[in-house]
Amino acid sequence: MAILVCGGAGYIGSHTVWELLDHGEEIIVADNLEKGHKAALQGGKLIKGDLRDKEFVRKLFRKHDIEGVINFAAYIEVGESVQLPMKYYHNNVVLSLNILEAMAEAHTPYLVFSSTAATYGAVETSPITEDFPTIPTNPYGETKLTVEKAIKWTAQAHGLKYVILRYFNASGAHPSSKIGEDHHPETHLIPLVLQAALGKRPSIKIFGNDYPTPDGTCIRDYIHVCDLAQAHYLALQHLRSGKENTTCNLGNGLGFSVKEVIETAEKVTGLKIPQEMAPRRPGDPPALVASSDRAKSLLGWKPKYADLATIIETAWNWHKNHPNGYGDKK
Ligand SMILES: NC(=O)c1ccc[n+]([C@@H]2O[C@H](COP(=O)([O-])OP(=O)(O)OC[C@H]3O[C@@H](n4cnc5c(N)ncnc54)[C@H](O)[C@@H]3O)[C@@H](O)[C@H]2O)c1
Ligand SMILES: O=c1ccn([C@@H]2O[C@H](COP(=O)(O)OP(=O)(O)O[C@H]3O[C@H](CO)[C@@H](O)[C@H](O)[C@H]3O)[C@@H](O)[C@H]2O)c(=O)[nH]1
Repeated sequence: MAILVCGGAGYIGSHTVWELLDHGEEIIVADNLEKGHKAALQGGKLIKGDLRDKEFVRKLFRKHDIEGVINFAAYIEVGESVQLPMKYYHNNVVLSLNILEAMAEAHTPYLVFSSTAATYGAVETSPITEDFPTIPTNPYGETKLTVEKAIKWTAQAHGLKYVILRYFNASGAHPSSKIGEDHHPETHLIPLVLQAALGKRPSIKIFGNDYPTPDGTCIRDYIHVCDLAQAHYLALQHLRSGKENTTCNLGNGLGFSVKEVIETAEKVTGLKIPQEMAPRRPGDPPALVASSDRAKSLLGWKPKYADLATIIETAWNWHKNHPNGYGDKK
């Protein structure tokens, strides 16, 4: 039986596909390649199609023997979601409902869902545990929370078993440097900083220096993409062994400001990275730092690349070796 990886040609999906293939899993990837890359897949069967299309999704389950689903497919840009909320609802919510419906129809038991720290919103204390209030400050986080709720009700009605994983800031690249982060447009801090180091951008803009943080810039918890991939495999094993439905944060429990990320990148690359101040980006909460105790105790998750310099180094190796990403301009 196969694991269906929706959005598996994307950044986190492709690293997870690699991890699952290493464990001998049979993989089917469903992706419309709007944002993903065929070249990011080191194996598995790719079926190209749009998950907003209900018939496409139903056929996946009718034609293939699917044991479980990992759903990465979504639009992911916080800033864009503030400008174009309906784009985010139409994609992130609709495709997830199609998957849930098709799973219920096919009696597919297991779902691992990509959720986000953006479901919490502007928290007052940290580290954030899973029982913190969820009050998103942007439509992106709101769409993910909407899907989380749909999953919980579907589980209650149809016996679906699920693990919801709320990632903090995914970063880094596979240690082989064969796959890595290549978003178009790129909006994430670490790849933009490294593109500025490579001279592919004139500078890195710091979005706001008047936040209530020690240096005034936003604080985030950066987590290596291979550590996220490991958690997906463990989540699947958790469900296969009949354990309970759960929602787990995935982060390192350490917060770094935008300025600290740039300083660390300068040390890793040995290069001076040009920077300029810019206004705040709407929708950005000041600080998001995870408690991942639940993922550690319940799933047995142990991050291997917890050090920020190591995370940036793996990303740097990818960017140096692939200055144009996968070269397919999307
Ligand atoms: N990158 C992060 O820092 C981060 C943090 C928290 C949560 N997440 C979540 O993790 C998931 C993966 O993020 P990513 O960085 O790998 O993003 P990504 O854009 O690289 O991957 C998403 C993939 O989904 C595919 N996709 C999107 N809409 C689709 C549709 N309608 N039909 C078929 N395929 C579709 C895209 O083509 C792409 O390959 C997302 O759900 C995102 O919300 C990401
Ligand atoms: O050119 C830039 C880009 C980003 N930032 C700042 O850097 C921080 C990190 O930004 P970014 O890398 O875009 O990540 P987030 O906005 O924190 O969102 C990421 O992390 C979330 C979980 O925390 C996920 O849900 C999202 O999908 C993912 O994009 C934020 O404070 C940004 O304002 C800058 O100052 N300059």
